Amino acid sequence: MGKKAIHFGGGNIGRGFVAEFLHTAGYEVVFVDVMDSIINALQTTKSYQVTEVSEGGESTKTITNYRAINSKTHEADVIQEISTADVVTCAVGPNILKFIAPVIAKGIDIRSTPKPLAVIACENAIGATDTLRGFIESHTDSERLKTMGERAQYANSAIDRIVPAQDPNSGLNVRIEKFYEWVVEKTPFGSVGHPDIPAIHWVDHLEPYIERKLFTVNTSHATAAYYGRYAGKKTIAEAMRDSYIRGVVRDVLKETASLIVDKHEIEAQEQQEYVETIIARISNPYLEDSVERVGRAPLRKLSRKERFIGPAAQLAERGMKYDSLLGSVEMALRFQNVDEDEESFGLAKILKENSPADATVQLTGLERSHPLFSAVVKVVDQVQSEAKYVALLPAPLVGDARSHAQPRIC
Ligand SMILES: NC(=O)c1ccc[n+]([C@@H]2O[C@H](COP(=O)([O-])OP(=O)(O)OC[C@H]3O[C@@H](n4cnc5c(N)ncnc54)[C@H](O)[C@@H]3O)[C@@H](O)[C@H]2O)c1
Ligand SMILES: O=P(O)(O)OC[C@@H](O)[C@@H](O)[C@H](O)[C@H](O)CO
Repeated sequence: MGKKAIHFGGGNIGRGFVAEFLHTAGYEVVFVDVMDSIINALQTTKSYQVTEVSEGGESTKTITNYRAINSKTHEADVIQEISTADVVTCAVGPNILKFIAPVIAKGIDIRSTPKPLAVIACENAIGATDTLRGFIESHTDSERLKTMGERAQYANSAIDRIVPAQDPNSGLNVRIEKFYEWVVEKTPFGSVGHPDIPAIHWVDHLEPYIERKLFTVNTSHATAAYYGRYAGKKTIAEAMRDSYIRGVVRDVLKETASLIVDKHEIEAQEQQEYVETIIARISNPYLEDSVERVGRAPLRKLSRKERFIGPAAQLAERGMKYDSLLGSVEMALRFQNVDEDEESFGLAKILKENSPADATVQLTGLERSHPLFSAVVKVVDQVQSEAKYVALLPAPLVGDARSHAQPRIC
């Protein structure tokens, strides 16, 4: 029998990255999603195309050999597929891991194949597979947990490829950047050996890779998104063409680079080259990546281990500079009440209903005694005060006040 991978999340990165490389590695891919339109499209087509867009032109690959199951309506089928699969991957968003865990737990529990299932979560989050594993274990009988290692092995990963929101008329086809990086821990596979997926860079220690990626790619991307949206830019490339925003992004990256070089065994020169590559990637004019997609889910992005507070907290602990990161936090706090972004409404509510210190605790998870805490409280206070000031103005003046409340944008 051929190799089989079950992939949760037939969205942008699912179709445009994970499935592409599983397909190239010879796996049949079974997509699992809850969105009827995606499942129907995957069930009624035999192929879709992934097109890399860059200065050098376009290059297209055709993806075939897939099936799709809707886990909302066909959970039992998903369980059966997992019981006989080689690999389970997911790209659903870190907040969704708890929802896909129960079905994965059931599939793992009924496995009788000699080789354990390889579980690799492909999310932008530190330790996403560990998080998924925690949820899977909480849905597994305690007696069965003792032998879990015979049925499943779990490896964390860092995944990097910019896949913007796609044209709604493009069906399943995906337009993406050429660059990609997929780094996965190899130690959890022990003597069984890791799955044979040539696109993966297997490493012993993932932390330097995931921190370098999250605190360079995603910190700069989100900084451009939040500053860009505030300045009325539509896309990240447009924001990066603004010399002020590009300068801010560079300042932020100087701070995260100082952490990466100080903490991990990465040479300053190597990190600088990485930074230049990332700046070129996020400035790519061929990717129509909206500031709303990149800024999405601000509560997640402002949380303790994430792209702003994560590096700023570690810099503060080391007595190093983090002021530019605070500017990004300030702009992220202004990403409120954005259409179709539930978290942006949650952010507005938290800021409205809490004192600066309480809002800081709720949003960032920072301990009140942490060396970064009081600096973030000041930024929260600043954004809350602006909202109160604008709320007091008569309606015709509100737009005017907003246009003046942009101290960091030239
Ligand atoms: N787009 C990128 O550039 C990129 C790059 C690297 C990593 N990532 C990460 O990949 C993950 C997915 O991002 P995306 O951009 O592909 O998002 P997306 O919204 O395009 O895709 C997410 C998919 O998950 C599906 N889903 C939601 N709940 C589900 C459930 N309970 N079961 C099964 N499927 C479910 C959605 O229907 C959707 O199809 C995120 O963690 C993101 O940070 C994205
Ligand atoms: O997916 P998020 O919401 O964590 O972050 C938005 C983008 O920064 C992200 O999707 C990047 O495009 C991706 O991480 C590039 O590898």
